[in-house]
Amino acid sequence: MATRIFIDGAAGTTGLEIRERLTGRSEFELIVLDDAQRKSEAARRDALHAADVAILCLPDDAAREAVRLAEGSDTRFIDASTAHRVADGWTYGFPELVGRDKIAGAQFVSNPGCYPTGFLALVAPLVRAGLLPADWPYTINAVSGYSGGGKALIERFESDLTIGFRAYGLSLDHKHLAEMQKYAGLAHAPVFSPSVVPTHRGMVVDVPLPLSAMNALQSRDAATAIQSCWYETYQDSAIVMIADAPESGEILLSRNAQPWDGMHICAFVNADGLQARLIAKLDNLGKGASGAAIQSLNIMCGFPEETGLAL
Ligand SMILES: NC(=O)C1=CN([C@@H]2O[C@H](COP(=O)(O)OP(=O)(O)OC[C@H]3O[C@@H](n4cnc5c(N)ncnc54)[C@H](OP(=O)(O)O)[C@@H]3O)[C@@H](O)[C@H]2O)C=CC1
Ligand SMILES: CC(=O)N[C@@H](CCC(=O)OP(=O)(O)O)C(=O)O
Repeated sequence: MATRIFIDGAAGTTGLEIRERLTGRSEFELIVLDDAQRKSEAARRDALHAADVAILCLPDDAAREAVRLAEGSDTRFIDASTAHRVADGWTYGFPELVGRDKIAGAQFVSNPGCYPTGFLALVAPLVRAGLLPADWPYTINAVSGYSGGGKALIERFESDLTIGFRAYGLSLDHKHLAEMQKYAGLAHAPVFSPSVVPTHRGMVVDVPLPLSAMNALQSRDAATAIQSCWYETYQDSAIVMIADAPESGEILLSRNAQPWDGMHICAFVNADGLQARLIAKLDNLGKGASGAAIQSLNIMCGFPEETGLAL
């Protein structure tokens, strides 16, 4: 019998992409609410109770409400919002870092944020292995395509073609800080500088490391040590890939990038091993959202994790 899936928020940016990735998969049966019903509390309650797995692609408050509406059912959840990422009782849906077995058995899975996906992939294994300190005030420079802000930011960037760059998060309290600190095991929240450029999708997350000041990994072999640790962590993954430094010496985002559920991570270390930059490139709507949700869904339902992903 097919597993019944309800995407709450199916008309939004993340929800639509999840639906596309499920198209043609006969092992799943979608519960769909029409436009008149999709925000009706009663219709959503019924759908949430009827589903085997509910995938929440909603603003945070609506995601919390969905979990309340499903009370009394044994529906399993994958929540794409920020609402439950550091909440008790929820498993963080980052299989490569958390362990596939934990996600396979979980009822409540929270999908990582797009920026944390890049940051954690780069830094968490190195902190865990003791190669980087847990008590360093890390900084993150990141740039995202405008679809990262959902329908509202898409509308803004597509109607105002004068915007060439948008720095934000200037109050230094971005909603992703808590999960970045928690799952990298850090003593302090990182200093996070996110920004948006006029491309629809794609993101680059860049973590500069002044290795000399950090008293960490200072040697000509720093790149090898970083890559060996990453290899240990990601060798079983077809999704997180350790990339060679590009010969061009640059990392580009394309204005017409296609959906992509992989992630490239790359370490750049200077000649004397005193400075490094760790850089992740991913699709905010792929491994940063919809692709990650499908990966967790596959694991929860016993399918190979990359089934249906764009890799
Ligand atoms: N976009 C991205 O790259 C990423 C997004 N996320 C997270 O995923 C979630 C969804 O984001 P995104 O798809 O970008 O956002 P969108 O704004 O594109 O979509 C949200 C959808 O939820 C609907 N909605 C809002 N309130 C309710 C409600 N009470 N009941 C039912 N439906 C409701 C909206 O309806 P309407 O169409 O009428 O506005 C809209 O269709 C957010 O929590 C976001 O932070 C996470 C990682 C990356
Ligand atoms: C460009 C842009 O606005 N991006 C969003 C994050 C997108 C995302 O990851 O959503 P979650 O917060 O649910 O993880 C932001 O910075 O708020």
